[in-house]
This record gives sequence, C-alpha cells and structure tokens, in this order.
Amino acid sequence: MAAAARTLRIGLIPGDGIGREVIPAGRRVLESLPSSLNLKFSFVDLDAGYDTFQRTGTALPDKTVETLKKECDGALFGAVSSPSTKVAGYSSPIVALRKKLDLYANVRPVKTTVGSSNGNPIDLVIVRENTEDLYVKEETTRETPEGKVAEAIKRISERASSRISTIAGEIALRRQKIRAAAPGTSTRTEPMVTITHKSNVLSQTDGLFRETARRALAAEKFSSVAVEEQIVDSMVYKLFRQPEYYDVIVAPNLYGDILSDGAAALVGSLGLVPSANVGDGFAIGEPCHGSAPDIEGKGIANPIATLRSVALMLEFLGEEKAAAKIYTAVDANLDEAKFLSPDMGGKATTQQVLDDVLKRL
Ligand SMILES: NC(=O)c1ccc[n+]([C@@H]2O[C@H](COP(=O)([O-])OP(=O)(O)OC[C@H]3O[C@@H](n4cnc5c(N)ncnc54)[C@H](O)[C@@H]3O)[C@@H](O)[C@H]2O)c1
Ligand SMILES: O=C(O)CC[C@H](C(=O)O)[C@@H](O)C(=O)O
Repeated sequence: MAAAARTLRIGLIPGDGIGREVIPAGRRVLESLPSSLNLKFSFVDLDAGYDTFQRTGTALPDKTVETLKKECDGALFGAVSSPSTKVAGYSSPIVALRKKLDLYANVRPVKTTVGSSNGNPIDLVIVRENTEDLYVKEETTRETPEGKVAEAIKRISERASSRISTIAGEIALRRQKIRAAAPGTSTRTEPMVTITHKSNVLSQTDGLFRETARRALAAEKFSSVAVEEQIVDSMVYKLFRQPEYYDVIVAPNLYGDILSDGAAALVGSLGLVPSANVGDGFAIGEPCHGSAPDIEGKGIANPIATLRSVALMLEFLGEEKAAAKIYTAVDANLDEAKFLSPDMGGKATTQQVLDDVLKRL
C-alpha cells in the first residue's frame, strides 16, 4: 500500500508592495511540485503589513499569529513597507513575528549558480541572530538643554548568542556533508564558521556575542569546523574582496541584516537571495528584499528570492527532496538566462520567470 501523503499547511502573508506579486509565485511552485514527492499543501491567507495597519490599526493582527501557531506547519512572508518616520501605533510585523514565534535564526544563503558567476563561485550562508540586539527596539527620546537625545538598547544574551552559534555550526556541518556527497561541486575542503562582531569597541555586548560564539563552536561535535572571527567592518571589506572564501557567517541581528543585503549585491540582485526565519519546528520563508516601492505594480519583480525561500522553508520542515527540486529548477533558469527579470539584466516579467521555473519542475 502506498504511504499516505504528508500534508503541510502553509500560511501566506504577502504583506505590501512586491510581496503581493512574489508570494503567489511561491504558492504556485508548491502546488506544482511533482506528485511523486507524496507531499500536499493547504494554504491559509493571512494579513500583516503597512496596508493592514492603515485598514485595521494593527500591522500584525492577533489572528495571523494565532493561525500560524495553531494551524500552520510553516509560512511564507513577502515584504512590508515600514515607514522611515515614526508612525504612532505602527511596529514592523516581521520583526514582531520573529519574536512572537521565537524564530531565533535567520538563515540567508547567498550563492552564484554555475552560469551566473562572473568570477569565483560564491556559496556562503549568513546566519543572523533574529530576536535581540538593537532589534529589541527599546528606544527613548528625551529633551536636554542641547536638544533631543535618542537612545536605543542593544541587548545581547548568552542564550541567544549560544543557540545561533550552535545552529551556524550545524549548518556548516550539513553543508560539508552535501559537498561530500557531490564531489567536484566545490573546492572547499573543510567547514568554516566566521564570527562577526565589533567587540573592539563594544566589549560588553559584542564581546559577549564573540565569547559565547567561540564557546559554543568549541563543542566536540564541531571539532571538524574551522572557526574564525572578523570585526564587522573588515568583514564587509573581505566579503567584497574575496566572497568565495566564506562558508558560514554568524552575526548579531543588525550586522546580519546589513551583511546580507551587501552579499546580495555580490551575486547580482536582492531579488535572488532567500531567507528562512527558523525556530524549533517552525519556519517562515521570506525573501531578503523589501517591498520595492520603485517597481511595485509593474509585474517585473524577480520571484527567485521567494522561490528559493519556499525551498529553504521546505528544507527546515524536513522536505529536502522537494527543496532540491526547486533549487535545481531555479538554477537552471538562471544558468540558461533566457527568462531573466530586469534586475538581472533581462526583460522577463515575474510571470515569465515563474513559468520558466514551473516548466523545469
Ligand atoms: N522583510 C521585509 O519585509 C523587508 C525587507 C527590507 C526592507 N523592507 C521595507 O521595504 C521598504 C522598501 O525598502 P527599500 O526600498 O530600502 O529596499 P527594497 O529591498 O525594497 O529595495 C531595494 C532595491 O532592490 C530592488 N529589489 C528588491 N527586491 C527586488 C526583486 N524581487 N526584484 C527586483 N528588484 C528588487 C528594488 O527595486 C530597489 O531598487 C521599506 O519600507 C522597508 O522597511 C522590508
Ligand atoms: O522594514 C521592516 O519592517 C523590517 C525590515 C527587515 C529587517 O529585518 O530589518 C529586512 O531588512 C530584512 O532583512 O528582513
């Protein structure tokens, strides 16, 4: 008798701007996976974002959080248009979701494909702490005789630094295993984690991150993992000079955010780089890019970051085979370079890129 299909219930949170154009593409890819994978999906549409805030007064309705917690196995998040000026009552829903669901790791693979590399191949992962640092958003402003002074808390805890470093070490080991199973695909010989910090200046906060990361990665199970460290400013320099050198980069929240957009430039576009917000037993796939107001509504957003985020979510939900199918189809689309969106120098619309990937699935 054939084994019963596994059904995954996925929350879809398009958010704002091009989030609404790329999340439907993510859904289509899940619906188009080959039936031989024995995997089924059901979907629930959920609200969050600046539009939601303007309509309802809250950017992250309780219903969205409750549905994710009670009904869903995973989710896809598009993007939000968070304003750059303070708006009373508004708070970033994706930052809040990461904390409410304790999705403590933000995993961001950045890689070139065989055909899309114009230098040495880049294949690295930024593992960004996802719950604390300046993202605790405890800010105050006070009046002083010299004018206003604003302050923000940068919180670094041993617990969060330790668990993010452990997951970084585990990812390095997993990547090494994948490389070993496909000889000739990489010249890297040993797994490596680079700890990023600024503890030369912030000796207590980043100092704690650095020390804790060192301790976590000194565990016996990581004995085959090379551990290096880099102060964040020279990390940017070295990353831009020699990106092919890096394997796994572990960083506190804000540095991880900034490094991942920079790394996206190295591989050609923010429209290519996925992420997964990962906790114990739950994952939200989310393209690294924002709501891209400059191209919103034109139908030309690159859906690849989202399609790769779908695959990444599936990986963390234990569906590696399904994830591999999506990665292969996306890489083939990029390598053939026939249907590329304008950010990649092509003329294809979101729909045309999606159709090409679906054809390859
Ligand atoms: N995860 C998120 O929800 C998230 C992430 C980053 C920024 N934001 C928000 O997005 C809004 C816009 O921010 P921004 O303009 O600084 O950054 P952005 O990432 O939206 O856009 C930066 C540039 O990259 C391009 N780009 C981004 N994604 C693309 C894609 N898929 N295809 C083609 N081109 C793409 C845009 O057109 C733009 O030129 C802000 O309100 C910010 O708060 C949200
Ligand atoms: O604009 C927002 O509400 C959140 C942006 C968000 C972040 O983590 O800072 C984005 O830059 C990202 O990398 O996910």
